[in-house]
Amino acid sequence: MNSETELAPAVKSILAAARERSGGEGVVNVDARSISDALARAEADGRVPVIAEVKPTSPTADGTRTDDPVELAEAMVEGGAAAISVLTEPTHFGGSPEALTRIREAVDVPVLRKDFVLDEAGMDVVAADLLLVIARFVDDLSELVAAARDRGFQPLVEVHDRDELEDALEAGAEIIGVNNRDLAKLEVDLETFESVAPHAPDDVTVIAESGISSPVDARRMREAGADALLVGSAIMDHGADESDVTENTRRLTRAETAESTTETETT
Ligand SMILES: O=C(O)c1ccccc1NCC(=O)[C@H](O)[C@H](O)COP(=O)(O)O
Repeated sequence: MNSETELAPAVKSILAAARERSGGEGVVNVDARSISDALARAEADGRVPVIAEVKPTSPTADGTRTDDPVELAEAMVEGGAAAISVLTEPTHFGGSPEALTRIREAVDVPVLRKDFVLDEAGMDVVAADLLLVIARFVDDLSELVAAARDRGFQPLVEVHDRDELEDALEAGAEIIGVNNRDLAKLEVDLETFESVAPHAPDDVTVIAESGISSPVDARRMREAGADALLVGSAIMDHGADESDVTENTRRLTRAETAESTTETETT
């Protein structure tokens, strides 16, 4: 792992909690739903490929949503989400592996396990179609990417700068997420994706992660080359328990329709 000295206190706390958690019993074996097929289906339908995130809370959220995670995921699919991301981290994000399992049973799109997996044992907690591996937090990225594939997961390797992108490519990553959130300050800057993504080869699926809050942002990330967008906060709208998750998803999945592009929306 890279040095932790530059990480935000909340992120250090997340990593400490991840080290405390034990892995599952046995080795997970997944028959994964293809993410590339799901993204292609969205494109063919004229939807922006959005991976909508069930994220009950987070260190930067305004509050906590207590809705049933399955209802949230179904509402996101109704809004056109190509795939669902589920935070399974319990202490800082209010998630659980059980919620992911229930969601995966209820929806037919691919489901990403979003957590802070530091080693192979951490993978063997719950079956999912995709598994997040954060380049900055693991010692041997190649080994973890291979271990994820051995289990049937499609590994999504998260990077934040060009050096990490090179590490991800060397490790054989085929799906790479560029996180606009700086884990040192917890600030988001969409320029991160714009500066890193163009250096990924064309045959890699590139996902813009974090900080996408409007159709304008969605179009901006697509223009910078995003094959898909990972969106949590703008869809969950943590400050408002009654906020309509289907509508929040739909305004992003429809960001490239003629109706949406003629709007002067900036928020
Ligand atoms: O979201 C946070 O507050 C956070 C804090 C510390 C580490 C990671 C964090 N988020 C994880 C994520 O990657 C996001 O949930 C995901 O990319 C969606 O981001 P957003 O649309 O900005 O909620």
